[in-house]
Amino acid sequence: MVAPTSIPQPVSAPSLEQETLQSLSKTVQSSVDIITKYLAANNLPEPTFGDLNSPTLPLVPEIQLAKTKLIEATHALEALTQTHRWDYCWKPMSNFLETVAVKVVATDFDVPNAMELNEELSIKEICKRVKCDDEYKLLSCMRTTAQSFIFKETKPEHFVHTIYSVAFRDRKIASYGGVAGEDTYSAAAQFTQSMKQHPNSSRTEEAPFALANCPGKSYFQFLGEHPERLHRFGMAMEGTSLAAYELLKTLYPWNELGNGRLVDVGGGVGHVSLAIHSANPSLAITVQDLAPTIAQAKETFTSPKGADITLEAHDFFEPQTREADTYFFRHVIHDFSDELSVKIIKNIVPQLKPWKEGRSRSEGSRIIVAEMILTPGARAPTDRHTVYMNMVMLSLLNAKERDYAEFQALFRKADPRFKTKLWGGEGIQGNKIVEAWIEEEE
Ligand SMILES: C[S@@+](CC[C@H](N)C(=O)[O-])C[C@H]1O[C@@H](n2cnc3c(N)ncnc32)[C@H](O)[C@@H]1O
Repeated sequence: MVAPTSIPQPVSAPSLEQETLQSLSKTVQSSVDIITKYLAANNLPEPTFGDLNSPTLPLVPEIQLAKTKLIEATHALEALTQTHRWDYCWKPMSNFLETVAVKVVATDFDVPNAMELNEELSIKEICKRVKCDDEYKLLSCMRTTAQSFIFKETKPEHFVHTIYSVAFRDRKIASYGGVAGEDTYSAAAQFTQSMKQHPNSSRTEEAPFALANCPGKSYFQFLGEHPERLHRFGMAMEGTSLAAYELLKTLYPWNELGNGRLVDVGGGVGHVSLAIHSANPSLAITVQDLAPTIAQAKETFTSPKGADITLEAHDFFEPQTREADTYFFRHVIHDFSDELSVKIIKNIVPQLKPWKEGRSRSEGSRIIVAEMILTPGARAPTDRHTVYMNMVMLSLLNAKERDYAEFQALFRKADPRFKTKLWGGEGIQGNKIVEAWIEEEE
């Protein structure tokens, strides 16, 4: 990661191997100083567990850099302060238990909404409210989620809300617990088997998910045939996008697209289009997705007053027929292998009007891809979210996350005339934008 130079830098040792407990604690202190100074200078409150409405930190580069360094340092401190290697080795072998517990507590029994914000409830009362007949298993799951600050056990078998259990009151966020705890979880259990049965396969029909749930069919086909699972998936995509809107709106100069048309290809239920529309209300937007998703979207989607946002069924493995200035893909290319991604891009190429950097964006057209971008070699755990998402993509679809060079290669393979630009490259989040256009000839 290259940090912008104009923002305050926390102190840190040049390499992990040179870190000591003292150097790590200095990184922690200097990062915290940067964060608290910023909050004080901007009259913002410090985050606290003591207030369920405690705001999160602002999304500005200096806080993001300090936060990254702080988490890297505390992660290393934890690894260096063990008294036996097993104590640390045990953690990665047990993370799945938290996934199971979150699914039970938040997704399936919806404990977060059964408990008022200011009450302390016994497990008996919780079970009564959520109609659970297995008190000890729910108690065990709540004690497990509490390890990640999702509820707090105040005295034996009594719980109160925390800032994180409150976050799970949003059913869109809780829905991801179902996708992770059922779809990805069942798939991941077949990971080794898929490597042996179909080594190096990039076919979605041979992915671990297919082996576990629907041999010979892809995850998206499976969802199309299971409306409840499709609905939960759509909700989860909205939930996981909630944290991304603010960044998405600032990563790219949406206003420069003027009043052109943007097609949100594989746009799900239209949630991301709403964020883009709020960044540039003059844009006309067409949300495209597979027919079952568009049918569900039509039941829930509400267009803001005066907005030109329409929904249409389109399979992106067919040639693109909708004329537009921008073809936008968010978290779509990562669902497919290189071979299939190249096919998806090639289907857009005949619609593209050539462009040159420096010209007004209204003079040409483009593909915009919003994805997490891998940063191989980043110090742990900075790239963890993207690295984990790569495992999710492999498990569900034999697909993958990519670094920027891999995106450049994809576009060049689809058409050697493509030029690309990375937006957000100086920042530190995994979510970035790759803009690609056919270079206009001199
Ligand atoms: C991971 S979701 C991303 C949804 C949305 N863009 C977002 O950022 O939350 C991928 C989307 O691609 C859609 N999709 C998968 N295969 C498709 C196809 N062949 N044609 C059109 N859409 C497809 C899925 O239905 C799903 O809505």
